[in-house]
Amino acid sequence: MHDGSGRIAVQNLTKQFGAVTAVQNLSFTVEPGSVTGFLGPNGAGKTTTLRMVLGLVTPTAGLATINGRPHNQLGNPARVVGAVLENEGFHPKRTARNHLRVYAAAIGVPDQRVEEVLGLVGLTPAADRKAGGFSLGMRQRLALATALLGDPQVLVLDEPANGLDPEGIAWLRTFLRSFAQQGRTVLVSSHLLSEVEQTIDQVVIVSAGMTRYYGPLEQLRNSQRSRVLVQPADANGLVKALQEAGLNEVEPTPDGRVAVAGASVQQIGDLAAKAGIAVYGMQEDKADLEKLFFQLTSPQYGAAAMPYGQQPPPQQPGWGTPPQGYPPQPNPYQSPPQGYPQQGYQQPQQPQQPGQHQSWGGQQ
Ligand SMILES: Nc1ncnc2c1ncn2[C@@H]1O[C@H](COP(=O)(O)OP(=O)(O)OP(=O)(O)O)[C@@H](O)[C@H]1O
Repeated sequence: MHDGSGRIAVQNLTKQFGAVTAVQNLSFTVEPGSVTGFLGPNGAGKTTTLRMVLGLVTPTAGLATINGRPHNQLGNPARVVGAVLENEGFHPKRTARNHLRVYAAAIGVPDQRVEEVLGLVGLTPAADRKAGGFSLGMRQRLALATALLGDPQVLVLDEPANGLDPEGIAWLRTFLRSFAQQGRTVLVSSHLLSEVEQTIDQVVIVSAGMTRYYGPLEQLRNSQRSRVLVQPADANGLVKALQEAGLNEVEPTPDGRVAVAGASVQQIGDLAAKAGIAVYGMQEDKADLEKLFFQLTSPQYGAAAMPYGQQPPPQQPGWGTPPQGYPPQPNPYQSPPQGYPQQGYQQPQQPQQPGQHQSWGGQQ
């Protein structure tokens, strides 16, 4: 029997497809009552990991459990975990309602539940339309409705925002948050941090099959430091005055301003006034979470310094196996990279073959 905890645990999971290491020694836990984002660029190993969690791919090494059990030992898995994977297949001539009735019968839930899940995902008005005529967003909703049929404790969703319009994304966000607020577990993958940033509390960031960060999103956000760009009458004089006041992360910028980290606008203004230096303007330069995400998932990350003003988040407990050379020393004198990100997406270890994902169907 499973332990009923609603916890997903991934322990040292590895998957090798021939010469391709899709997932490498990945470990993380997804706790109930939270929405965990599983983030990484294309080819990072997200889908492979989720499919191992769902018992659709056999790990080369390691273990994935839900409620303390591998998926194939869950008993009635549809009652424990609902999943939406890429390329869900629906019979094009079957209506949404009939599609759901077929699956409801297969997992032994009454037709009444079909009406409930249609309502939950907002598909009641389209219930008698054929799935073949559905938009991508409607298909996503139908896939979610199918996953919800067994009233599962755990939801695993692979790129669920794909194909949803902004209204659909907002709806999904509200839906997932309220699902988690009922004490249930949500694991949702995406290659775009911005798409799920407002939905998730925890984040697992992967790149090249390895964990780059694992922990609360808030901690990742707080790990970044912003700076203040000051436009003074006398840049050298201001640098000197700030340094004399104990502010060491101060540097002149090429455009004649002074960049200051670790001090507030008010502090800088007061010190400038005390030194008799006129200040014509100050601007807060907030560090950007999306930039940090790109930095974390860039293949060059091990060799690159963090962008200006950003500190790497604390290593424990959040960090997985870091790339060699990690953590780089933050360099307060480095200008923000031009045209960043230059390498948002990593190169897969082997080129992807066309149609490689074609066999990937739904979990049901
Ligand atoms: N069945 C397979 N046979 C061979 N290689 C595979 C197979 N499935 C995945 N891979 C490879 O494993 C790596 C990880 O792929 P995966 O689909 O898990 O990444 P992903 O993070 O989900 O990417 P995406 O966001 O593009 O879906 C890729 O290099 C991919 O080509």
